[in-house]
Amino acid sequence: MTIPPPWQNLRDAIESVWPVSRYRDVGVVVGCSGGADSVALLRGLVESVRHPAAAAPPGFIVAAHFNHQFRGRESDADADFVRQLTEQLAVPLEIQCGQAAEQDEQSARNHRREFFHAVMRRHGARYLALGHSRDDNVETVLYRLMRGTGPLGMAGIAPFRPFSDDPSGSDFVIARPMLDLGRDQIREALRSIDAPWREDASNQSNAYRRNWIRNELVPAMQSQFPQAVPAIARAIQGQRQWRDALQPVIDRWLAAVQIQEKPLTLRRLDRIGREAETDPTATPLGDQAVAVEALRRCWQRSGWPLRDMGQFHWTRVFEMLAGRGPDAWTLPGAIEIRRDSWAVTLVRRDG
Ligand SMILES: Nc1ncnc2c1ncn2[C@@H]1O[C@H](COP(=O)(O)OP(=O)(O)OP(=O)(O)O)[C@@H](O)[C@H]1O
Repeated sequence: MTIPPPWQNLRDAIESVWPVSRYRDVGVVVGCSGGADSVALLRGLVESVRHPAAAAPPGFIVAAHFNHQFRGRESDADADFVRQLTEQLAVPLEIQCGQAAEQDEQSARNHRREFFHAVMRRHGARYLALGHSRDDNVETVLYRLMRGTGPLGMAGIAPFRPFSDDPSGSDFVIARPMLDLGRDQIREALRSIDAPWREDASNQSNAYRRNWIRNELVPAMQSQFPQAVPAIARAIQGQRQWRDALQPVIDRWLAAVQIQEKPLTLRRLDRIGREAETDPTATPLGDQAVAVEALRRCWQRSGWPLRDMGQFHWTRVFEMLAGRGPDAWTLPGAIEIRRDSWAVTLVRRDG
């Protein structure tokens, strides 16, 4: 049987990012909403592991659907659709229902995440696969840009990253192998194999700012720049390469500067030996761009709000670290920063 080219291209694109050999022995939970992206992902992965050449033991792909019950009967119909799909594909399915009252997007996402985590543990799966597309990545970066972000935020969604909320610290990984595929391309691939999906009507609403980006901003950009999405996606990819190059530099900066995590205590840069200035291979401790990215990582680890931290605040923290400016200051999110003769300490006032 010949495979239609759009579907084959999708399979090849997934395979090139995430070869089946990397996941066939460790187990994958696929988050399937019933939407085109995750339906294509589930179908693609199932076909790949069942390909005779893959020689995979059956049944270690598990689908997981969270029924948020945001949209009453429509939500139940999504769940039914996913149930039928997984029966047809002979893939085990786990479903959990959320609270209809809970309309806040962030807490819904958190609950979904907890559910995924529980399913991964139950089945002993290493990976959680999600169907984010190139368009999702571009929308995410536009969103971050408008809310305020740094160079690392502009690197977009990571194709692979640890499931960092995992309290046991085991090596669960989130995989997003469709980040190079456009939303239209994914739909076309599904159409080419006559595979249905569910259209989420709430994606049409502009109530959420993310939907406004998707439904208004991006089309407006495309009306003047038809290639805007792939162009931005290329910039994101370039930024990701810079980000990857920067990670070890940030690690070394933290190793040299951070004394302890709680309370966050950082050595004063002007008190650290001067070898960094004379050794060209040493980590540039006094480089503001590196320092700010390292500080952002500290903020993330501490669970402090990054949102209201502007360039002005980062520069001031950097100045204080370098032994200049005031001895004490309060940053957004009630983070208090104090400098003594050797170090700078940061504490959140309420905790
Ligand atoms: N309710 C859900 N149950 C299970 N997985 C989900 C659910 N919602 C989202 N996901 C997973 O997270 C990915 C990204 O979610 P998002 O809400 O951004 O999806 P989307 O762009 O609407 O994609 P899709 O077309 O797959 O619904 C989905 O592709 C899917 O893998």
